[in-house]
Amino acid sequence: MEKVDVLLTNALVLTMDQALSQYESGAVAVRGDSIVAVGPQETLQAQYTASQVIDCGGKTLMPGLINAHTHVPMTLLRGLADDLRLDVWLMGYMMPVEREFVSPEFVRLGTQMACAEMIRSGVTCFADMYYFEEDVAKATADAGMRALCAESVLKFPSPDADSYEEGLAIARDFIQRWKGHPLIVPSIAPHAAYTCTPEILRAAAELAAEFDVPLHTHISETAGEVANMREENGMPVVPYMKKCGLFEAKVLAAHCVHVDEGEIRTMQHLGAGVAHNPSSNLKLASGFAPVQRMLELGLNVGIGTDGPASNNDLDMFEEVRLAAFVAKCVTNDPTALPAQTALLMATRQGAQAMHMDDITGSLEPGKRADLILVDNRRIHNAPFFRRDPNAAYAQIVYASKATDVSDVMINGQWVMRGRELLTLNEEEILAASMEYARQIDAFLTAREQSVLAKLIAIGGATEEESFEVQAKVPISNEQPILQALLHNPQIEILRKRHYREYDTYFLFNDVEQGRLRIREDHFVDDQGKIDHVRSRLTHVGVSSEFNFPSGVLLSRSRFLAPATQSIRFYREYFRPDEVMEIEKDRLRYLVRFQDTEFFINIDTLIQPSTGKFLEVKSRTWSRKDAEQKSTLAAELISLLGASPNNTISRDYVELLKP
Ligand SMILES: CSC[C@H]1O[C@@H](n2cnc3c(O)ncnc32)[C@H](O)[C@@H]1O
Ligand SMILES: [Zn+2]
Repeated sequence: MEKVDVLLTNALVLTMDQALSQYESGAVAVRGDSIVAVGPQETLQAQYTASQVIDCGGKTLMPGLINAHTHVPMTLLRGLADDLRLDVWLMGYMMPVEREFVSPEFVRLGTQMACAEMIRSGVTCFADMYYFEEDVAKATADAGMRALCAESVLKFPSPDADSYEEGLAIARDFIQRWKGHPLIVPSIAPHAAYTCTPEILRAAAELAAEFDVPLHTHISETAGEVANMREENGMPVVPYMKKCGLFEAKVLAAHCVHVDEGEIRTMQHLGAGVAHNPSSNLKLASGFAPVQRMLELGLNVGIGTDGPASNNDLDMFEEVRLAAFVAKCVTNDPTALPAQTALLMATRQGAQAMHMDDITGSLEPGKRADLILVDNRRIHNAPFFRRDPNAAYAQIVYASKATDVSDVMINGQWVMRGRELLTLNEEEILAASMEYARQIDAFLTAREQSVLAKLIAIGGATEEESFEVQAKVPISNEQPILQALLHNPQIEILRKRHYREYDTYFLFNDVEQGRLRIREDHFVDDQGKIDHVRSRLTHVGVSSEFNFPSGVLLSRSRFLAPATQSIRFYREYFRPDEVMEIEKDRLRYLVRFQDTEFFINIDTLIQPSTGKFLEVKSRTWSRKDAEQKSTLAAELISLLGASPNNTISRDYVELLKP
């Protein structure tokens, strides 16, 4: 008789091995961290003596579930911002809060919380991607869980790295220190094509290949991501990633919602794995990945929850069921993604997608003892049938719940026995998480009260208080003005620009909030063609005005930021009370008149169609200077043949507001 540490008997054993072997009165023998044998109970009882023999009481004994994509510390952000589109959710809420709160302490607590939730729901291994990943790894290993832990790298500063070079150095250090750990596979995560440069993608792949560790990333999560990629690089995301050398590494690609047949074939050919995240993709309305086709083409597809702030839980039972249901619905075929395939994706195939199937994902001799017991005799999942071997998978996928998991062993160690967590203190974790929630609530409440604070939170805004003299006169025809401008020897033309200006104004009932303008200038060349486009976002504070003869001094704060997002993003993020759009054709001259620089704008209002205006503007620095410039502005208006008596002091948005 051979000696083992644990012999689990009297179980319905679902091995999830290549042959999908099942043993109705089955047993599993464990020695140290590994499975020694799996088979019929009588066979194993005749062959092994064990220090601990456990009668499983007829429960289902199966490999632990594998969560193939998540961001575990985001448990602390669960429920923070919901019912939003991905870009607004991510850039408007998650990233600003992460910049403020994410620290080693934050990720440790969030990881403990996630591990408690995942162990309770039968997850033994997960693929993570976050900041301070070394602290994620420590907390995971302390909880006794197995994980692929990927340190993130982005092109902009992140909570743990001021630059991507620093991010890459942190990732290298982390991988070097943790490679070979019994529970943790260290890895690197260039976040996504849209948050990384080609240099980052290439360097990350080289690093992963150098250490022979997987690389974890997001690919083609939304249609918008793919459309932008096509516009900027003339190809979809997978060929772009390939061009950047990403697939030189063993890739785990989360989402892949908007990939075409060619991209699926490329990923399969290059040995990449996919993590399918149905809840997150449905909740953020990103779409549904072509999972059925991926499987037909031989791609390894695992199932993930994604972060608990976009799901909003880490329940793999729900995720597996959803994957099966939605695949049936989108293919209009109830035979699509049957229960055994869905469960395979959450076990062995998930491990394959993570490039970890040599150690976990099925109950087979030589693999680590990562296993769970599921109570299959409760009122909601009883009775059960054994005529068709698929019934056992169907029971788990369609009827069982996370709370049916009673016992969890990882790497040969029990982490839950009889529904009692052995490595984590849930009460302490809960109390600490509530304290974070209180602080984050206070931070966001303050921010949400101010449009300007919201603008600064999404980054890139710089303040510039400006004072300007401005005078505007309606004109009926620009030709005489242009003639006067071009031929008057007193006026020296320094520069000329011609552009179509598209302004979108966000107005707020509370005028103290100021207003936002998203301005897109389409520059027109001498042939009348659009030359280039410039987008800017300006927050204009409440202005104070001083009237001078024939001019107005406006004083107001302006925050300028590059408009890197779509107008739709800004509308959903700022939620203005009113939106106004103004389109004009502008001839803009920078001139010198009496040793003073002025801008002369000859504007044709196209939308709303309200005629033509001559506008004279100049920056100013003091009241005295403003007074002088307003007098000069009036003279300029007269010289150009318009009447200074008709001067209007208001901005277009005020002028045109119905
Ligand atoms: C750099 S990894 C963590 C980073 O990713 C953000 N994140 C969480 N879920 C998603 C998702 O579905 N798509 C893109 N980015 C996501 C998270 O907030 C972190 O900033
Ligand atoms: Zn993700």
